[in-house]
Amino acid sequence: MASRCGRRWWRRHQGIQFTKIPVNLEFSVSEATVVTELRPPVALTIAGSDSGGGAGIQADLRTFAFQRVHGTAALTCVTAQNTLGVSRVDALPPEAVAAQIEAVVGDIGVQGIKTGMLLNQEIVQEVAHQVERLGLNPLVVDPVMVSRTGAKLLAEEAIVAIRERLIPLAQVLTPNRYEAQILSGLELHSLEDMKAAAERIGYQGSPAVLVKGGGMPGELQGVDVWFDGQRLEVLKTERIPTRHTHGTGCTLSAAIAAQLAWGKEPFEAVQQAKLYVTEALRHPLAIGAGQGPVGHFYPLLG
Ligand SMILES: Nc1ncnc2c1ncn2[C@@H]1O[C@H](COP(=O)(O)OP(=O)(O)O)[C@@H](O)[C@H]1O
Ligand SMILES: Cc1ncc(COP(=O)(O)OP(=O)(O)O)c(N)n1
Repeated sequence: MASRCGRRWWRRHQGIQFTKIPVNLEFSVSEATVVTELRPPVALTIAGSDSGGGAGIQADLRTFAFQRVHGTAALTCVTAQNTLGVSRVDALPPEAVAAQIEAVVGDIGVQGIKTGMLLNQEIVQEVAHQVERLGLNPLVVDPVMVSRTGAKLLAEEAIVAIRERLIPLAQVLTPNRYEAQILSGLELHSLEDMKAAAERIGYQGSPAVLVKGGGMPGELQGVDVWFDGQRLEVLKTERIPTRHTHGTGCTLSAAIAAQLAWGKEPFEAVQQAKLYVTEALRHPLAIGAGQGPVGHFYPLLG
């Protein structure tokens, strides 16, 4: 409670009008008061924190909310990050990651899961173990390795664990250009290269792969390639001319997980998610001195 002197100071300096609030307010709830209990689908993100709020857990939870899904989170690491880059990363112990997953799944239950930045081999292995043990699905694996600003987000030795332990458990895998090159062993310069990489990664054992084009040259920036063992599809939107693309990959994979939590089929989930990320890119946040985040809350803009 502010002191009298404090209140006078505040009034003088801010010119704010104060309304006298009656003491002993009696609240009465009429019988007509309606409480609407909701039972939304629940999604879980297993990812890192981005202090700048553009990617990672922060982007995932906002995306879940705009897909009308309740978002839960298991934090893997904490990054000190802004629009200019990553200055520090602190890992959580794998047991702490496991405990968060267990806490959410054991009580609330989840209908859609995504993994993002897993940082090191121990965390990748623990997450894969929990996914298997708890039978978590449908699972979207965003194999986060390097940010667009060039920061290394995954230890070298963890790539093998992602490939061998986690990818086989995924319903949808969403590598960007750089990650698709590592997983396929191919160089990606053209649409044909993206298709070849999607097929090669798919045949390595992931049910469905979406090779994302944000890191490709020119118009390919709005183009993604889908391969699910049978269908090879090109998902194309126009290239959005903005440098504020931070968090596109996190947003896309979170939106896919949310759509899967709603019961959508994987390809339809991907189509819906791409619409969301494209509109978010069309309303980017020009904050900070570098690469700002996509605008998750564009649906509120009217
Ligand atoms: N400039 C852009 N214009 C249109 N779509 C884009 C653009 N940049 C990225 N995307 C889309 O954003 C999604 C995430 O892709 P990408 O940026 O490659 O992922 P990541 O953030 O993991 O590198 C994809 O659907 C991609 O096509
Ligand atoms: C904590 C954290 N997680 C993931 C990323 C990478 O974000 P992403 O959306 O894949 O892509 P860019 O921001 O690199 O375009 C991150 N930077 N931090």
